[in-house]
Amino acid sequence: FLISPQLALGSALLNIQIPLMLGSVVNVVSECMADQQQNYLQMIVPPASRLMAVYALQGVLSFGYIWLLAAVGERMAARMRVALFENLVQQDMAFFDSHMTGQLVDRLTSDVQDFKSSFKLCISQGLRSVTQVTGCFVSLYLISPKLTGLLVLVMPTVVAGGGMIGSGLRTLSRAAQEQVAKGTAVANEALGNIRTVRAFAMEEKESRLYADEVNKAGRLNEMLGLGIGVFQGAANFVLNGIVLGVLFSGGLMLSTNDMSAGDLMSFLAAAQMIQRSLASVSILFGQAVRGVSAGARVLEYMQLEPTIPRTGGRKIPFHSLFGTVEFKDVSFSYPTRPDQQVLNNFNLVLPPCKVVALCGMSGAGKSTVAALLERFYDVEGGSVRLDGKDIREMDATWLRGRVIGFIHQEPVLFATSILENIRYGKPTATDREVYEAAKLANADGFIRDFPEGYDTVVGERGITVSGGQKQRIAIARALLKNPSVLVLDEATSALDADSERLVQEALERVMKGRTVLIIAHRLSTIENADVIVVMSKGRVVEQGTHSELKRKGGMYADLIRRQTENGNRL
Ligand SMILES: Nc1ncnc2c1ncn2[C@@H]1O[C@H](COP(=O)(O)OP(=O)(O)OP(=O)(O)O)[C@@H](O)[C@H]1O
Repeated sequence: FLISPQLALGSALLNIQIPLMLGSVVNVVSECMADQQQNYLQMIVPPASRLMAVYALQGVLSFGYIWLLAAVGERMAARMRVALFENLVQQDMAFFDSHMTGQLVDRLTSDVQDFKSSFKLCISQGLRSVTQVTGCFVSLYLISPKLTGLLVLVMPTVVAGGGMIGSGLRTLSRAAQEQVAKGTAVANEALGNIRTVRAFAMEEKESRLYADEVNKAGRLNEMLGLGIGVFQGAANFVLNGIVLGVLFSGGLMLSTNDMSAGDLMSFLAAAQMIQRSLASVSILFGQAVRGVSAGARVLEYMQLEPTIPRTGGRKIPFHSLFGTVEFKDVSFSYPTRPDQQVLNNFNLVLPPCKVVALCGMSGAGKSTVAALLERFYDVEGGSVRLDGKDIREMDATWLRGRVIGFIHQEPVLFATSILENIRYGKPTATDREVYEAAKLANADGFIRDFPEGYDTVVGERGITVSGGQKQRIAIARALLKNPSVLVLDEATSALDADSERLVQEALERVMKGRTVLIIAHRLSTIENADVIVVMSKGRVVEQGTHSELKRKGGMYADLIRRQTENGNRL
């Protein structure tokens, strides 16, 4: 009715007409038989052709609403997916820390699909059933108000029983859908990290893990099937009982001459239509249960609000932006592990246009400092300030998109052309700007050596380009963005000497004139930093230049000694 009131009303009217017309045809037949009339054809043609016309109209209406429904269903699913995706990508990092990618993808795909299929089926069949049941009830009422009243009394009990069973099955259906999502997450993780799986010969283990999750989902779905089966069986039994009751009462009225044979025929047709409609509703029930719980799962994530709003808040005009960053008495623990204090009264100043390198043992909290600067998380105590202003008062999109650049030296490339991968740093950049950035990043030469040059599509994770090439593409991307503050998360794996030189050269170019924070994993690369900060257990324990700290003979000197002993890595 909501999709097309005209179609719904038309359908309902036809369903009132059909049993009545059928009855009038039968009345003509029985009259002719009783009177042995010869003009049978003459009498039967008008009511029979009216009935045929109504059937034809019913066919046209069926076509109309099935077509309409397909269009509405597809558009609705597409809109749901887009709205859900838009909301998901805006969520806090903490949300992604606690949700597996596969589970999120499952909501975007399977849940929306389940909802759409149920919606289409329930509306198409359900609409037909509702209009049929309504129409037939009206025609039953026209024939025998008393009997119809009796039916109306029985119905609420049947509907209430169905509703109670339905809510139990919905809980089961939700559990089954969540379990399916867990299976998807396992598959997603294993396939996404297939190199690691292969390198450790873990194919069987991953298959077992996947089988466990899928089998659990299978068992839950089996239980759901059992529940739906019991419901349908019971519903059929009750509905057949009701039809039998109607037949019995109609038969009684015929025997007492309270009803004609045609009326009985109308009665029978209407009662059977009601029975068939309600039986098909009970079959739809299982699908509806799945659809409602899938819809609820989609809605849950559509309504999530990130705690760090992406937009709103102040922006500093670029001509007055110095790029001084200050961490002031910062304390922080990750939302997923609130009991573990990662930063503890952490204080650090990044002066404009200077290079500050953070070093320390693994787990000291270096990457966390960078994550807080990007405002991936909000601090618990203290503040992070840009040019003296708390970044929580600033527009997060402006901060991340324009002010702060991040170069992961094991960067992720998207499965698109190199040109588009670089343009990711500034979507409005012209091709020429992209080429210039690539030149400065020492990337132009190797890119042009590819047969398709800048249009070369890199694999899902950029596996067709080498580690060093990937890094230079990432540097070009950052150059294009032209950020005031640059965070370099240093590569954990060493490159060969030639590649390292090219990357280092490119990095020096990109660092010029910006506030730079280097998260150092290898001390050899930060000797020239303006300030080296040594962290331990979420605090700054030493800071100074390379020679000052080395002379001091404290933790930095100790780290250098350890690194020499362990090879090149902390
Ligand atoms: N997303 C996260 N959720 C929960 N805990 C985290 C998360 N990221 C890091 N941690 C924890 O916070 C602590 C600091 O981690 P961090 O990555 O900042 O250290 P790091 O000094 O950069 O280490 P590394 O040199 O090994 O990269 C560690 O104990 C780590 O387990």
